[in-house]
Amino acid sequence: MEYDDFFHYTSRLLMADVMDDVKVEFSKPKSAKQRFMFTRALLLKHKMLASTLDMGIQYDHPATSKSLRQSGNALFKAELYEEAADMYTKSLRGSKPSSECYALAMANRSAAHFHMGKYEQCLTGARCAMGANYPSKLAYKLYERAGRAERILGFVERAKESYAVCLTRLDKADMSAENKRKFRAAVEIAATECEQLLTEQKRTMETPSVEHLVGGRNENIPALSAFVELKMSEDMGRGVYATRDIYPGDVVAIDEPYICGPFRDDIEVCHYNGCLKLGFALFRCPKCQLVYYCNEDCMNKDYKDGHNLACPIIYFIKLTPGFPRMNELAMKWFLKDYLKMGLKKYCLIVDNFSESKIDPMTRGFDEIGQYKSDNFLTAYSLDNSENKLPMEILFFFNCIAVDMLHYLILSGFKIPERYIGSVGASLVRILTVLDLNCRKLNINAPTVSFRRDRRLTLRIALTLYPTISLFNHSCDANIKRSGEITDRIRVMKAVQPIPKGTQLCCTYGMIYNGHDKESRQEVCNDRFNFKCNCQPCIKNWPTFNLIPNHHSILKYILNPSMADIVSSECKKFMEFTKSVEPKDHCQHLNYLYSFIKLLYANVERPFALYEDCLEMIGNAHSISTYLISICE
Ligand SMILES: C[S@@+](CC[C@H](N)C(=O)[O-])C[C@H]1O[C@@H](n2cnc3c(N)ncnc32)[C@H](O)[C@@H]1O
Repeated sequence: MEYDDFFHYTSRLLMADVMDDVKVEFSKPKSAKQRFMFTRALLLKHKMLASTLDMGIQYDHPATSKSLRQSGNALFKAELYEEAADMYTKSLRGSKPSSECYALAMANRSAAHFHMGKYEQCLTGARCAMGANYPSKLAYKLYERAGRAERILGFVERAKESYAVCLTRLDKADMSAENKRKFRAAVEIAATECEQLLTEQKRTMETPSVEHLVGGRNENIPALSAFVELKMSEDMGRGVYATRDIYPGDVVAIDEPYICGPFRDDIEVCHYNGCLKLGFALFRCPKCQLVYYCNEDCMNKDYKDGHNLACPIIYFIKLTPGFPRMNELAMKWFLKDYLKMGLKKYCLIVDNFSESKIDPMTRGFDEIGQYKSDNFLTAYSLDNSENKLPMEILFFFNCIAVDMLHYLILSGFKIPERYIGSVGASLVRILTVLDLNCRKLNINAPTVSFRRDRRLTLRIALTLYPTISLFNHSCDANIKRSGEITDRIRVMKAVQPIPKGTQLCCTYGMIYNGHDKESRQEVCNDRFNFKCNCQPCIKNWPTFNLIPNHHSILKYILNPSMADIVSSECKKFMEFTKSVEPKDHCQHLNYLYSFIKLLYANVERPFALYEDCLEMIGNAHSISTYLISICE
C-alpha cells in the first residue's frame, strides 16, 4: 500500500469487530460532513484519539548536562576540538531543547565545529542556539562566528547580515569598554569587506532573463498564455489547448503554488509559504524546533499565516499515518484560510461548495470568470478523483482528518460543535486534493540535482500549483518545466511544436521512451485512475533502444522532396551532439528549436534524433541547483 501505516485505524477497529459497520455506513449515500462525524464518533468511542499533547520524551540526566558541558570546555581549551564536540553532544542529550543549558552546549559545539573546519555544522549549531534560550549577553559571539562561517562558505550576503546583528548585540556584552571597542572595530572591518565583495559580485553578475508568457496573459486564466484555451474532452475532462501555433521555447504557464511546504527533514527549506528557499543552517522555529526559516522576517510571516497555531501540534501531525508531510501541509492550508476568513465564513464557503452541484468545466473560476491560483476555491475545487476513491481510502483520510482536528482542539483551538463537521469535511477534501495534485503530481515541485547528475534529483518541497494542475498527461509531453529547478514559481515551456488546436500536455512522470506501454498504463491506472490515450500509447511506440534512427530516414520521411535537406541536417545534428557538451546546449537553443521544427514537419515519429533533440531542449530549459553547491 502506498500510504504509511495504512492499517493504523482499521486494525484496531477490526479487533473491535466494527469494520462491517464502517463499510455499511461508508457505502450509504452520505454527505462529507456526515461521513466525518461518523468517523469521529467511532474513533472517540473506541478511545483511539490522544488524551493529551504529551510527547513522552524523557531527558536522560538533566543534572549531569552542565558538568558534561564543562568537561567539553576543558577539552576545547586544550584544543581537542573533536573530543570537545563529542562531549557537548552528550551534554545536549541531557537537557531540554528550550533550556539555556541546551543552548550553551549547542553554541559551544558550534565553536568546536568551526575550529574543525566543519563550517556547515558550525552554522547549523549557531542558528539553533540563536533560536533557543541562549543568554543575550553572549549572543554577539554567535553572530560573529556565524558571519565568519558564512563568509568562508561564500554566503556573503548572509555574513553581512550576521555581522550587522552582532554589532547590535554587542551593547549587551559583558566585557570591558576597551575590549568592546576593539571587537567592534574588527567586526566593522569584516562587514565592510563583505560589502565590497557584494558590490563586486553584483557588477560581474549577469541579470537573469525574465520570462514572459507567449502572447501575454490569458484573459481568464492569468497564469496561462493568451495563446491557449480550456476545453472539455470526454476521456480527459478539462484540458489546455493551443489557439495559435506555439513553438519550442514559448512560455505557456507561470504559476505560483497555492500552498507549499518542505518535503524532507534532511534538507533545509524555508517553511514560509511565500518563500520555500533552499539553504542550510537556516533558523529553526524556537518553539517546535521542527521547521526552518531563512530569517526572522519569514518566521514572523509564517507565524501570522498559521504556524503559531500549528506549532504546538506539528510534532504530533508528523506522527500521523498516510503522508505526514502532506498532512502537515493540509493543516497549514486550513489554518491559513481560517485566519484569513474567520471560522464562520470559512465554514459557509466550504458548506456551499459541498452542497452545490459542480460544473466540471467552470470549477475553480470565480464569479467574474477568473481562474486564479491564489484563490481558495480554485485550489479547493481541483480534481480529487473522490468518486473513484475506494471506500477504504476515503475512510483512511477521514480518520487522519479526525486525528488532525483532535490535536488542534487539544492544543486549545476553540471550535463550536456546530462547525466541527464542516471543518472536518473540508480537511478531508483538502487531503484528497493534495493527494492527487500535490503528492502524486509532484513532478514540477522544487528539486535539487544530486552530485552534478541531472537524472538523480531530490524533491525538496510539496507544492500545489492550481493552474499547472489543469494540464493533462501525455507520455510524449509537449511542454515541460523550465528555469531554476529549486524555484517555487514554476515556468512551463513548449519543448515541441504545438500546432493550433493541439492539446498541451505535460508528463505525470511516465515517459514513453523510458517505459513500455504496459508499465505506463499500469501507473496511469493504479495511481491516477485513467487509461492513457496519448499517441505513443495508442500506436504502441517502441522504447528508447528500438526507436528508428537516421539510417532509416528514407522510410520515415513524410515529404520526399525534403529528404536531402533532412539527411544533411541530421548529419550536422550528429556532429553537434559529438562536439557540444550537454552543459552548453542552453547556448544553442535556437539551433535545437530549428532542428526539431524541421523534423516535426518532415519525419514520422518516433525518430531517434527527434527524441534526442527533444531531451536536449528539455534539459537545456532547466537550470539545476546541485546539492553539493547550494547557493544563496
Ligand atoms: C491534474 S488533473 C488534470 C485536469 C483535469 N482533466 C481537470 O478536468 O481538471 C488530473 C486528472 O485529469 C485526467 N487525465 C489527465 N491526463 C489524462 C490522460 N492522458 N488520459 C485520461 N485522463 C487524463 C485524470 O482524470 C486525472 O486524474
